[in-house]
Amino acid sequence: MAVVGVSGRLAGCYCLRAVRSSLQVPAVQLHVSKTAMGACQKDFESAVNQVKLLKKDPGNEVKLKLYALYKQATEGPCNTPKPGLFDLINKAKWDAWNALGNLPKETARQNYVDLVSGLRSSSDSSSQVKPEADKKQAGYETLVITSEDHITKIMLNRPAKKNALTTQMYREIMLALEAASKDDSTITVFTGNGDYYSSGNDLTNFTDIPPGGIEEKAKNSAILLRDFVGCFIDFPKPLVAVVNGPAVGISVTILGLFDLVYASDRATFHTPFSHLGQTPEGCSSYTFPKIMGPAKAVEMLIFGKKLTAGEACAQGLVTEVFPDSTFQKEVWTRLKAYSELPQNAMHISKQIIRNHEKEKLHAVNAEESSILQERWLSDECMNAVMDFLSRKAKL
Ligand SMILES: CCCCCC/C=C/C(=O)SCCNC(=O)CCNC(=O)[C@H](O)C(C)(C)COP(=O)(O)OP(=O)(O)OC[C@H]1O[C@@H](n2cnc3c(N)ncnc32)[C@H](O)[C@@H]1OP(=O)(O)O
Repeated sequence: MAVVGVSGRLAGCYCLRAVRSSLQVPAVQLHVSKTAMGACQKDFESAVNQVKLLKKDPGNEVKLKLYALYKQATEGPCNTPKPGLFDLINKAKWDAWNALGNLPKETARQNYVDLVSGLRSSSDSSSQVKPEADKKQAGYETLVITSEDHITKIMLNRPAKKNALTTQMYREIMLALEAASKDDSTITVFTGNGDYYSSGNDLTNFTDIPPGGIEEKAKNSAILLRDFVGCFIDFPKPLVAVVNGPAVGISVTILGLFDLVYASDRATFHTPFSHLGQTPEGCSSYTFPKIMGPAKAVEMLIFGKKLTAGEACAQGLVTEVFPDSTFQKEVWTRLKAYSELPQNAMHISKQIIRNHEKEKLHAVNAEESSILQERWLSDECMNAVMDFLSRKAKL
């Protein structure tokens, strides 16, 4: 929320170019005051020092965020009179601080620490030209994450299993989205490694039963699902799906929460929920009828009709389809151009569009997750999963 507010104010400051040269990091006066108390005080102090050592100028927008979070963390909500209209620099700073509203000091400290940590890693990684393999972010086992040309790419990386989503993968995706929301990229892209985009939920997730039994499993899965989808609802930057091949289940439904969906003409879109004794998720019970009209949504979500990329495009789920032979080249050229657009304008536009719907989407997500919690315990669902597993075992 804090970042949302900061960006919003910045957009109103149309004289940023004048501000640019004056907002050097040291001028932001980063001295730790004794009022910054609490659990992460040490981290905060260390972050304040690290800012001075950044190798790369983080840019005005980030400097204003740092300034605002520092003031909020040390002094609390904005408590000084608004500078005059022509005092451009102080007004931009005041706006940034004031936009944080009543954000608690502890949260501001934590946000400051997180922001600096993101800056440090991006500054470290951009300090020299690295070979392709080195651009990969460490710490993920099921994803390959790269940041380049202001684009963070999150690639599902279980090609041998058609990028089926394991519990670990859901968690890593949530972490990756959290990191991407704070890094210096302008847009975030999802894609799959190999011939599939994703075959949806890994059906073997259902075989890992905790000591509390299948009820506990269903409950935990419903919480994970709700949190996972919630990250997509709240994601603040333009989110793009580069659908390189067939997509199944949750990897299709979640597309309704993306801002752009580019598909190879090899891609297909399949939501066989009834076949699996399951029901729609990813807010698709709400987004699909809105996107394609109720009749077409029913064909997909209830009767499991598989769409070609062309059909999905005609129905509004896909933005544009490209021939597979030129897919990667055309899409990445397009995305690189988009990523150069002014970051604040794009992010604020996304917020305006999404904010009308956010509350509704969270309510739909909660309802879909709780219905699925029951469905997973049904004979219909258990039999369908057993069928898949026994077919797999016979192969
Ligand atoms: C926190 C929980 C949230 C849950 C949210 C609810 C989500 C719901 C959904 O996503 S429902 C959709 C579930 N997905 C499916 O039903 C697809 C199942 N898979 C298939 O039908 C096929 O594998 C295929 C059509 C995707 C691909 O077929 P084919 O080209 O013939 O390849 P293989 O079947 O040989 O697949 C290769 C390899 O991958 C394994 N695999 C593929 N998809 C899944 C999957 N979804 N779950 C588990 N495993 C999958 C497949 O078994 C093969 O493994 P093997 O080599 O035999 O070990």
